[in-house]
Amino acid sequence: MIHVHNIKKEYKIAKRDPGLRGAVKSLFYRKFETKHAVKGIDFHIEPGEMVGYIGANGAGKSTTIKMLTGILTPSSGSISVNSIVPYENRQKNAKNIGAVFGQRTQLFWDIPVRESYDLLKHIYEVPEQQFNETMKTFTEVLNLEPLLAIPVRQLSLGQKMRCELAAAFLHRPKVVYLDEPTIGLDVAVKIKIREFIKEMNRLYGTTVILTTHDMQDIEEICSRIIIIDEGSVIYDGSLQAIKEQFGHKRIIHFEMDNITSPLLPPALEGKAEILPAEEESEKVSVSFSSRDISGAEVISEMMKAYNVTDLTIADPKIESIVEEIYGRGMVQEEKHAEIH
Ligand SMILES: Nc1ncnc2c1ncn2[C@@H]1O[C@H](COP(=O)(O)OP(=O)(O)OP(=O)(O)O)[C@@H](O)[C@H]1O
Repeated sequence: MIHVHNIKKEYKIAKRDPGLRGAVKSLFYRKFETKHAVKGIDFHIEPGEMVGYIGANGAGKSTTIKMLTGILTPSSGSISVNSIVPYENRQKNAKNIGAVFGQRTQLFWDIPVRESYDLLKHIYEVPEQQFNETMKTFTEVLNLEPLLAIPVRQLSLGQKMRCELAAAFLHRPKVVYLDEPTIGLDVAVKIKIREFIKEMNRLYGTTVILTTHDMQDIEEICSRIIIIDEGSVIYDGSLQAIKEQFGHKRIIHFEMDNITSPLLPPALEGKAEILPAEEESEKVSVSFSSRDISGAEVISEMMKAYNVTDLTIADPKIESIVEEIYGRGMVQEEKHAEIH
Protein backbone atom coordinates (compact mmCIF):
# COMPACT_ATOMS: atom_id res chain seq x y z
CA MET A 1 0.00 0.00 0.00
CA ILE A 2 2.71 2.50 1.02
CA HIS A 3 6.26 2.17 -0.29
CA VAL A 4 8.87 4.65 0.85
CA HIS A 5 12.35 4.28 -0.58
CA ASN A 6 15.35 6.21 0.68
CA ILE A 7 13.58 9.55 0.99
CA LYS A 8 15.46 12.63 2.08
CA LYS A 9 14.25 16.12 2.72
CA GLU A 10 16.41 19.16 3.12
CA TYR A 11 15.19 22.60 4.06
CA LYS A 12 17.13 25.71 3.13
CA ILE A 13 17.04 28.18 5.98
CA ALA A 14 18.09 31.80 5.43
CA LYS A 15 20.73 32.83 7.97
CA ARG A 16 21.01 36.38 9.25
CA ASP A 17 23.53 38.07 11.45
CA PRO A 18 22.01 39.58 14.60
CA GLY A 19 20.91 43.20 14.95
CA LEU A 20 20.02 45.95 12.49
CA ARG A 21 23.32 45.60 10.66
CA GLY A 22 22.56 41.93 10.06
CA ALA A 23 19.09 42.77 8.76
CA VAL A 24 20.44 45.33 6.29
CA LYS A 25 23.29 43.05 5.21
CA SER A 26 20.85 40.21 4.56
CA LEU A 27 19.01 42.42 2.05
CA PHE A 28 22.07 42.37 -0.21
CA TYR A 29 23.83 39.21 0.72
CA ARG A 30 21.84 36.15 1.83
CA LYS A 31 23.44 33.18 3.47
CA PHE A 32 21.66 29.83 3.64
CA GLU A 33 22.08 26.83 5.83
CA THR A 34 20.76 23.36 4.99
CA LYS A 35 18.66 21.44 7.50
CA HIS A 36 18.57 17.70 6.83
CA ALA A 37 15.13 16.96 8.29
CA VAL A 38 14.77 13.45 6.81
CA LYS A 39 17.94 11.53 6.02
CA GLY A 40 17.07 8.47 3.93
CA ILE A 41 14.02 6.65 5.24
CA ASP A 42 12.71 3.30 3.99
CA PHE A 43 9.54 1.46 4.94
CA HIS A 44 6.65 -0.49 3.48
CA ILE A 45 3.18 -0.57 4.93
CA GLU A 46 0.65 -3.25 4.02
CA PRO A 47 -3.07 -2.54 3.46
CA GLY A 48 -4.98 -2.43 6.74
CA GLU A 49 -1.91 -1.96 8.95
CA MET A 50 -2.08 0.58 11.77
CA VAL A 51 1.38 2.00 12.29
CA GLY A 52 2.60 4.40 14.95
CA TYR A 53 5.16 6.86 13.58
CA ILE A 54 6.92 8.26 16.58
CA GLY A 55 9.96 10.26 17.60
CA ALA A 56 11.04 13.18 19.75
CA ASN A 57 10.22 16.80 18.79
CA GLY A 58 11.90 17.75 15.54
CA ALA A 59 12.71 14.13 14.59
CA GLY A 60 11.14 14.53 11.15
CA LYS A 61 7.68 13.00 11.60
CA SER A 62 5.59 15.83 10.17
CA THR A 63 8.01 16.25 7.28
CA THR A 64 7.56 12.56 6.38
CA ILE A 65 3.76 12.76 6.66
CA LYS A 66 3.74 15.88 4.49
CA MET A 67 5.72 14.01 1.82
CA LEU A 68 3.35 11.03 2.04
CA THR A 69 0.33 13.27 1.57
CA GLY A 70 1.96 15.09 -1.35
CA ILE A 71 2.20 18.50 0.37
CA LEU A 72 6.02 18.35 0.16
CA THR A 73 8.25 16.80 -2.50
CA PRO A 74 11.22 14.77 -1.23
CA SER A 75 14.68 16.15 -2.07
CA SER A 76 15.48 12.60 -3.23
CA GLY A 77 14.10 9.07 -3.02
CA SER A 78 10.67 7.81 -3.99
CA ILE A 79 7.21 7.30 -2.49
CA SER A 80 4.22 5.41 -3.78
CA VAL A 81 0.89 5.34 -1.97
CA ASN A 82 -1.66 2.97 -3.46
CA SER A 83 0.41 3.01 -6.70
CA ILE A 84 0.32 6.83 -6.91
CA VAL A 85 3.29 9.15 -6.46
CA PRO A 86 1.67 11.63 -4.06
CA TYR A 87 3.68 14.78 -4.85
CA GLU A 88 3.28 14.26 -8.63
CA ASN A 89 -0.41 13.57 -8.51
CA ARG A 90 -1.83 15.38 -5.54
CA GLN A 91 -5.46 15.44 -6.66
CA LYS A 92 -5.66 11.74 -7.51
CA ASN A 93 -3.85 10.94 -4.28
CA ALA A 94 -6.28 13.09 -2.27
CA LYS A 95 -9.20 10.82 -3.24
CA ASN A 96 -7.50 7.87 -1.56
CA ILE A 97 -6.37 9.53 1.62
CA GLY A 98 -7.77 11.26 4.66
CA ALA A 99 -5.80 13.37 7.12
CA VAL A 100 -6.08 15.05 10.47
CA PHE A 101 -3.35 17.54 11.26
CA GLY A 102 -3.44 18.33 14.97
CA GLN A 103 -4.71 21.85 15.36
CA ARG A 104 -5.61 22.60 11.74
CA THR A 105 -9.15 22.18 10.44
CA GLN A 106 -10.48 20.88 7.17
CA LEU A 107 -14.02 21.82 8.11
CA PHE A 108 -15.54 25.15 7.14
CA TRP A 109 -15.23 27.48 10.07
CA ASP A 110 -18.49 29.42 9.86
CA ILE A 111 -21.02 26.88 8.69
CA PRO A 112 -22.70 24.05 10.63
CA VAL A 113 -20.73 20.81 10.70
CA ARG A 114 -23.47 18.96 8.80
CA GLU A 115 -23.03 21.33 5.83
CA SER A 116 -19.27 20.82 5.84
CA TYR A 117 -19.90 17.10 5.49
CA ASP A 118 -22.30 17.75 2.61
CA LEU A 119 -19.63 19.78 0.85
CA LEU A 120 -17.03 17.07 1.39
CA LYS A 121 -19.52 14.53 0.02
CA HIS A 122 -19.64 16.54 -3.25
CA ILE A 123 -15.90 17.19 -3.37
CA TYR A 124 -15.11 13.48 -2.97
CA GLU A 125 -18.13 12.35 -5.02
CA VAL A 126 -19.38 10.02 -2.29
CA PRO A 127 -22.53 8.13 -3.43
CA GLU A 128 -25.64 9.21 -1.50
CA GLN A 129 -26.36 5.81 0.03
CA GLN A 130 -22.74 5.29 1.15
CA PHE A 131 -22.70 8.78 2.63
CA ASN A 132 -25.88 8.12 4.63
CA GLU A 133 -24.60 4.78 5.92
CA THR A 134 -21.22 6.25 6.85
CA MET A 135 -22.77 9.24 8.60
CA LYS A 136 -25.03 6.91 10.60
CA THR A 137 -22.03 4.91 11.85
CA PHE A 138 -19.95 8.01 12.61
CA THR A 139 -22.79 9.72 14.43
CA GLU A 140 -23.20 6.68 16.67
CA VAL A 141 -19.55 5.93 17.38
CA LEU A 142 -18.46 9.56 17.84
CA ASN A 143 -21.73 10.81 19.27
CA LEU A 144 -21.97 13.59 16.68
CA GLU A 145 -25.71 14.19 16.62
CA PRO A 146 -25.70 17.15 19.05
CA LEU A 147 -22.84 18.80 17.13
CA LEU A 148 -24.11 18.66 13.55
CA ALA A 149 -26.06 21.92 13.64
CA ILE A 150 -23.24 23.96 15.24
CA PRO A 151 -20.63 25.98 13.30
CA VAL A 152 -17.09 24.67 13.83
CA ARG A 153 -15.88 27.90 15.44
CA GLN A 154 -18.27 27.32 18.36
CA LEU A 155 -17.07 23.79 19.15
CA SER A 156 -14.74 22.84 21.98
CA LEU A 157 -11.39 21.25 21.05
CA GLY A 158 -12.65 17.73 21.80
CA GLN A 159 -15.90 18.25 19.87
CA LYS A 160 -13.98 19.70 16.94
CA MET A 161 -11.57 16.79 16.87
CA ARG A 162 -14.43 14.27 16.78
CA CYS A 163 -15.88 16.16 13.80
CA GLU A 164 -12.46 16.34 12.11
CA LEU A 165 -12.00 12.60 12.37
CA ALA A 166 -15.37 11.95 10.80
CA ALA A 167 -14.40 14.31 7.95
CA ALA A 168 -11.11 12.47 7.40
CA PHE A 169 -12.83 9.07 7.10
CA LEU A 170 -15.98 10.29 5.30
CA HIS A 171 -15.04 9.21 1.77
CA ARG A 172 -13.74 5.85 3.07
CA PRO A 173 -10.15 6.56 2.07
CA LYS A 174 -7.72 3.66 1.83
CA VAL A 175 -5.13 5.48 3.94
CA VAL A 176 -5.59 7.94 6.80
CA TYR A 177 -2.79 10.04 8.29
CA LEU A 178 -3.39 11.21 11.81
CA ASP A 179 -0.97 13.76 13.20
CA GLU A 180 -1.52 14.14 16.97
CA PRO A 181 -5.27 13.42 16.85
CA THR A 182 -5.66 13.34 20.65
CA ILE A 183 -3.46 16.28 21.63
CA GLY A 184 -4.94 18.36 24.45
CA LEU A 185 -8.05 16.20 24.83
CA ASP A 186 -9.50 14.77 28.02
CA VAL A 187 -9.39 11.05 28.68
CA ALA A 188 -13.04 10.35 27.77
CA VAL A 189 -12.65 11.95 24.31
CA LYS A 190 -9.33 10.20 23.77
CA ILE A 191 -11.00 6.85 24.42
CA LYS A 192 -13.80 7.66 21.97
CA ILE A 193 -11.35 8.68 19.28
CA ARG A 194 -9.24 5.55 19.72
CA GLU A 195 -12.37 3.37 19.51
CA PHE A 196 -13.45 5.15 16.37
CA ILE A 197 -10.11 4.65 14.62
CA LYS A 198 -10.10 0.94 15.49
CA GLU A 199 -13.69 0.57 14.32
CA MET A 200 -12.90 2.21 10.95
CA ASN A 201 -9.97 -0.14 10.48
CA ARG A 202 -12.18 -3.12 11.33
CA LEU A 203 -15.08 -2.08 9.12
CA TYR A 204 -13.26 -0.70 6.08
CA GLY A 205 -9.71 -2.06 6.41
CA THR A 206 -8.34 1.49 6.46
CA THR A 207 -4.55 1.75 6.65
CA VAL A 208 -3.65 4.19 9.44
CA ILE A 209 -0.44 6.08 10.10
CA LEU A 210 -0.52 7.73 13.45
CA THR A 211 1.86 10.34 14.79
CA THR A 212 1.52 11.02 18.48
CA HIS A 213 3.41 11.78 21.65
CA ASP A 214 0.74 9.90 23.61
CA MET A 215 2.03 6.36 24.09
CA GLN A 216 -1.39 5.21 25.23
CA ASP A 217 -2.66 5.98 21.70
CA ILE A 218 0.06 3.76 20.31
CA GLU A 219 -0.61 0.90 22.73
CA GLU A 220 -4.33 0.99 22.03
CA ILE A 221 -4.24 1.41 18.26
CA CYS A 222 -0.99 0.24 16.67
CA SER A 223 0.57 -3.18 16.36
CA ARG A 224 3.65 -1.82 14.62
CA ILE A 225 5.78 1.20 15.37
CA ILE A 226 8.38 3.07 13.40
CA ILE A 227 10.61 5.25 15.55
CA ILE A 228 12.60 8.03 13.96
CA ASP A 229 15.38 10.02 15.48
CA GLU A 230 17.13 12.97 13.83
CA GLY A 231 15.66 12.07 10.45
CA SER A 232 16.54 8.36 10.42
CA VAL A 233 14.56 5.24 11.28
CA ILE A 234 15.97 3.70 14.44
CA TYR A 235 13.32 1.04 14.95
CA ASP A 236 10.71 -0.60 12.75
CA GLY A 237 8.91 -3.55 14.23
CA SER A 238 6.08 -4.85 16.32
CA LEU A 239 5.13 -3.23 19.58
CA GLN A 240 5.28 -6.66 21.18
CA ALA A 241 8.89 -7.17 20.02
CA ILE A 242 10.02 -3.85 21.42
CA LYS A 243 8.40 -4.67 24.73
CA GLU A 244 10.15 -8.03 24.86
CA GLN A 245 13.46 -6.52 23.82
CA PHE A 246 13.41 -3.56 26.18
CA GLY A 247 10.63 -4.34 28.60
CA HIS A 248 12.78 -6.24 31.08
CA LYS A 249 13.17 -3.17 33.29
CA ARG A 250 11.14 -3.47 36.46
CA ILE A 251 10.45 -1.06 39.27
CA ILE A 252 9.16 -1.98 42.71
CA HIS A 253 7.94 0.76 45.05
CA PHE A 254 8.37 0.01 48.74
CA GLU A 255 6.69 1.72 51.66
CA MET A 256 8.62 1.38 54.88
CA ASP A 257 8.75 2.74 58.41
CA ASN A 258 10.83 5.82 59.22
CA ILE A 259 13.46 5.51 56.54
CA THR A 260 14.47 8.67 54.72
CA SER A 261 17.42 7.71 52.53
CA PRO A 262 17.84 3.96 52.52
CA LEU A 263 20.89 2.21 51.12
CA LEU A 264 20.75 -0.70 48.74
CA PRO A 265 21.19 -4.01 50.62
CA PRO A 266 24.64 -5.46 49.74
CA ALA A 267 23.10 -8.57 48.07
CA LEU A 268 21.46 -6.30 45.46
CA GLU A 269 24.53 -4.28 44.58
CA GLY A 270 25.33 -4.32 40.86
CA LYS A 271 21.93 -5.88 40.09
CA ALA A 272 19.51 -3.15 41.18
CA GLU A 273 19.48 0.53 42.08
CA ILE A 274 17.49 2.85 44.27
CA LEU A 275 15.90 5.58 42.17
CA PRO A 276 16.03 9.21 43.31
CA ALA A 277 12.97 9.84 45.49
CA GLU A 278 10.15 11.76 43.86
CA GLU A 279 9.12 14.96 45.58
CA GLU A 280 6.77 14.44 48.51
CA SER A 281 6.79 10.69 47.95
CA GLU A 282 7.44 8.49 50.93
CA LYS A 283 8.04 5.49 48.73
CA VAL A 284 11.41 4.00 47.92
CA SER A 285 11.68 2.81 44.33
CA VAL A 286 14.06 0.06 43.31
CA SER A 287 14.80 -0.50 39.63
CA PHE A 288 16.33 -3.65 38.17
CA SER A 289 16.36 -5.82 35.07
CA SER A 290 14.51 -9.13 35.24
CA ARG A 291 17.46 -10.53 33.27
CA ASP A 292 19.79 -9.94 36.24
CA ILE A 293 17.61 -10.76 39.21
CA SER A 294 14.04 -11.83 39.96
CA GLY A 295 11.47 -9.55 41.57
CA ALA A 296 11.08 -12.10 44.38
CA GLU A 297 14.77 -11.81 45.29
CA VAL A 298 14.62 -8.00 45.30
CA ILE A 299 11.58 -8.05 47.59
CA SER A 300 13.14 -10.64 49.88
CA GLU A 301 16.41 -8.68 50.28
CA MET A 302 14.59 -5.39 50.91
CA MET A 303 12.37 -7.05 53.50
CA LYS A 304 15.38 -8.52 55.27
CA ALA A 305 17.03 -5.10 55.46
CA TYR A 306 14.02 -2.85 56.19
CA ASN A 307 10.65 -2.87 57.84
CA VAL A 308 8.58 -2.89 54.62
CA THR A 309 4.90 -2.12 55.21
CA ASP A 310 3.64 -2.29 51.63
CA LEU A 311 4.87 -2.62 48.06
CA THR A 312 3.67 -2.23 44.47
CA ILE A 313 5.21 -3.60 41.29
CA ALA A 314 5.09 -1.23 38.31
CA ASP A 315 4.58 -2.60 34.79
CA PRO A 316 7.20 -1.58 32.26
CA LYS A 317 5.59 1.33 30.46
CA ILE A 318 5.97 1.84 26.74
CA GLU A 319 6.88 5.48 27.53
CA SER A 320 9.97 4.45 29.44
CA ILE A 321 10.93 1.89 26.81
CA VAL A 322 10.74 4.49 24.06
CA GLU A 323 12.59 7.02 26.18
CA GLU A 324 15.32 4.47 26.67
CA ILE A 325 15.57 3.89 22.93
CA TYR A 326 15.74 7.63 22.18
CA GLY A 327 18.28 7.99 24.95
CA ARG A 328 20.67 5.41 23.70
CA GLY A 329 20.05 6.17 20.00
CA MET A 330 19.86 2.39 19.52
CA VAL A 331 22.87 1.06 17.65
CA GLN A 332 22.34 -0.04 14.05
CA GLU A 333 23.50 -3.67 14.42
CA GLU A 334 21.04 -4.19 17.24
CA LYS A 335 18.24 -2.71 15.17
CA HIS A 336 18.90 -4.99 12.20
CA ALA A 337 19.65 -8.10 14.17
CA GLU A 338 16.52 -7.93 16.27
CA ILE A 339 14.00 -6.39 14.00
CA HIS A 340 14.59 -7.19 10.35
N1 LIG B 1 9.58 24.59 6.71
C1 LIG B 1 10.70 24.32 7.38
N2 LIG B 1 11.83 25.05 7.17
C2 LIG B 1 12.98 24.78 7.82
N3 LIG B 1 13.12 23.79 8.73
C3 LIG B 1 12.04 23.03 9.00
C4 LIG B 1 10.78 23.26 8.34
N4 LIG B 1 9.89 22.34 8.80
C5 LIG B 1 10.57 21.58 9.71
N5 LIG B 1 11.85 21.99 9.80
C6 LIG B 1 12.90 21.39 10.68
O1 LIG B 1 13.06 20.03 10.30
C7 LIG B 1 13.19 19.19 11.44
C8 LIG B 1 12.08 18.15 11.46
O2 LIG B 1 10.85 18.81 11.69
P1 LIG B 1 9.43 18.04 11.77
O3 LIG B 1 8.37 19.09 11.91
O4 LIG B 1 9.31 17.10 10.64
O5 LIG B 1 9.59 17.25 13.14
P2 LIG B 1 8.52 16.44 14.00
O6 LIG B 1 9.14 15.12 14.28
O7 LIG B 1 7.21 16.45 13.32
O8 LIG B 1 8.47 17.29 15.34
P3 LIG B 1 7.25 17.62 16.36
O9 LIG B 1 7.02 16.38 17.16
O10 LIG B 1 7.83 18.72 17.17
O11 LIG B 1 6.08 18.04 15.51
C9 LIG B 1 13.17 20.13 12.65
O12 LIG B 1 14.51 20.40 13.00
C10 LIG B 1 12.48 21.36 12.14
O13 LIG B 1 12.97 22.52 12.81
